[in-house]
Amino acid sequence: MPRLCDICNDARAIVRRPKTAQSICKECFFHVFETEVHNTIVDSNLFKPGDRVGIGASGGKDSTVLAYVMKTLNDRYSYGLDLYLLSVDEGISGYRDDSLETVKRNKEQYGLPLLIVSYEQLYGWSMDSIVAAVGRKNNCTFCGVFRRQALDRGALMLDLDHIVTGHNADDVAETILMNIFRGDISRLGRCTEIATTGEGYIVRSKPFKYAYEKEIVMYAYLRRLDYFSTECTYSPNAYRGYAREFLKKLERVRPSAILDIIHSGEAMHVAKDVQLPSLDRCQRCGYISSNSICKACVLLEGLERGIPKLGISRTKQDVEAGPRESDLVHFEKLRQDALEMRKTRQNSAACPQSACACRSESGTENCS
Ligand SMILES: Nc1ncnc2c1ncn2[C@@H]1O[C@H](COP(=O)(O)OP(=O)(O)OP(=O)(O)O)[C@@H](O)[C@H]1O
Repeated sequence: MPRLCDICNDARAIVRRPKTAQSICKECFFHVFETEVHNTIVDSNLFKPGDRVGIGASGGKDSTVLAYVMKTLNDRYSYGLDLYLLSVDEGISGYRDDSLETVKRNKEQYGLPLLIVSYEQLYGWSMDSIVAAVGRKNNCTFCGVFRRQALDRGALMLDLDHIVTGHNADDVAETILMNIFRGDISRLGRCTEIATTGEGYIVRSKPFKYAYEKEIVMYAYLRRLDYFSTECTYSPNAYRGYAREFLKKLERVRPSAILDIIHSGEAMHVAKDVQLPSLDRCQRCGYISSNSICKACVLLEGLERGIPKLGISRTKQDVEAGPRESDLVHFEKLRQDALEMRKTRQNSAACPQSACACRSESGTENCS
């Protein structure tokens, strides 16, 4: 006699939820998974009607499930959001080029507009060329810093209010552990927040903050979603790898460990008299930064001067070096384009092509 679902007590149980250890049927699993994400969104007041929300879409399982669930919930609960897929092409051949093909298919499958921005276009360097210059050891530092800014710059181009990413409960718990191990109080405070503000005004949030990675994989599998599952060609972040391994061991003996760590992280507060770095603008590109020159500009300068270690072990003089004309021109142009686009949007009707991300007035001049 097959075991019946612990929730509906009617259909056959086919999954055991890692989060609650319940044995449930497929339909109940979809329902509880989606409802929990909806509750996270509502409880945290993540969006307001009319928000333009970009889904950071890498083609991997987390962001593919996020795109599907965001679209489903937006339709089901009438959030009133304008959803976009926003992808960053880091320029990693044999990895990101293939995963972006998945995102292009998702664009059609979910009927969402897609914008792809590339490191090559924004910084003049692809990850392949960076790795050729710096080797494999520190390349994740470059990639992480550049991706964060690239998403913000893509968001400016699309005139977004909000970016959502597929960071899940396991990612958040790992980050909390890493910040505790490193004693990084300032990041520990921020990493437990469900939403933070990036470049000036673009909010960035994690609707999967309480969703277990195992359940996201199950969801993708049972819904037969089209996603890309290969690991990055370049070396993984070693320090995160240790935290991940530690977390997996804890989860084996106590499945609630992931949520326990998140709740502990949320309960920690930095004392009011602790001096944290204040945020300002990068003198070179205008990106939000706690130094006079932001991390991406320092890394870029190192690459271009042929001393890539500059950004990894930088001196005070390096950081305080005056702005470079070429960077100022490059980023000023991006900013002007974004402002121009915003003005156009305010003064005119949106592009009539429903799946177009260009925001052009005529809808034909700039669209292909
Ligand atoms: N190239 C990219 N373009 C757009 N968004 C990205 C890109 N890479 C990562 N992201 C966003 O950041 C989130 C976390 O990415 P990360 O690579 O750390 O995790 P992941 O578990 O491999 O995610 P995924 O399964 O979605 O690839 C992704 O879910 C996605 O929302």
